[in-house]
Amino acid sequence: MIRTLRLGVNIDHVATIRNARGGRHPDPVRAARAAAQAGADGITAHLREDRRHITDDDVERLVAESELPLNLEMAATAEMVAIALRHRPHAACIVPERREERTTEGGLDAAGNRDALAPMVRDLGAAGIRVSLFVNPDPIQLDAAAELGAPVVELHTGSYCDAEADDVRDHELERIRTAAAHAERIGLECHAGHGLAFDTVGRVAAIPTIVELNIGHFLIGEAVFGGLDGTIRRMRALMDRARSGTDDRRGA
Ligand SMILES: CC(=O)[C@@H](O)[C@H](O)COP(=O)(O)O
Ligand SMILES: NCC(=O)COP(=O)(O)O
Repeated sequence: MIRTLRLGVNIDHVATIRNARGGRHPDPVRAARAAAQAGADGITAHLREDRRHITDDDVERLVAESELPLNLEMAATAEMVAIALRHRPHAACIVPERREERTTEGGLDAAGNRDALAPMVRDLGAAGIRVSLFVNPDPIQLDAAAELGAPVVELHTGSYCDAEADDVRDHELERIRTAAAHAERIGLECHAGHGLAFDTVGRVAAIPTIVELNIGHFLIGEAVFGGLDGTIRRMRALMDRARSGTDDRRGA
């Protein structure tokens, strides 16, 4: 059975460009509308504790105005849980966050933080918010996510995308494949994301138990050259080709 593979467009770095001058352009809500027109299935936005890009106002307007469901990425803090409960996005993805990091560096340690995460997962789920945990492709973390009651995990694809040597990239991809199969076995919906680009998306999209890819930084950067609509459509086409098995590089 070939499962549908959804594309979630992360619009964080539209806000990065806007915030560079402190104005209102470009507007992440307009980017969300454009993503919908280009065939995206959802919008992802990371409200960081330091608000370096997405702001509280962006979240409020995205929930109110975006025609696509919002996947709110958030740190595991009481502040972020309260914000999520106030805005009620379609989904919330709990991600690790360090103020000094340039971007997300690793996956959430679900196995090592069960006591803190359990009430957050419970309260978000009770509010009708689909909860996912952003974790490294590690079966131990997947088991912990399932025990916490999270229905979804998002596998961190950064090590695969950042690998320079072919053997390292192949090893990291195998970790993702193994984790995606494990997720299926234990009843977790499996997503993936971080660092995906035109040259890396195909082999991840070809993994049949992954049902959603969240992609942002590369899309926004590439849109500088090819426009957001065309860039999203090309990413969508690469995903569909790999998923259908017609991409001869997918197994490379
Ligand atoms: C969790 C993840 O990999 C990204 O969705 C996250 O948003 C990266 O953070 P920045 O967007 O701030 O780079
Ligand atoms: N969770 C991954 C995401 O939303 C986008 O990550 P990136 O493509 O901006 O690295």
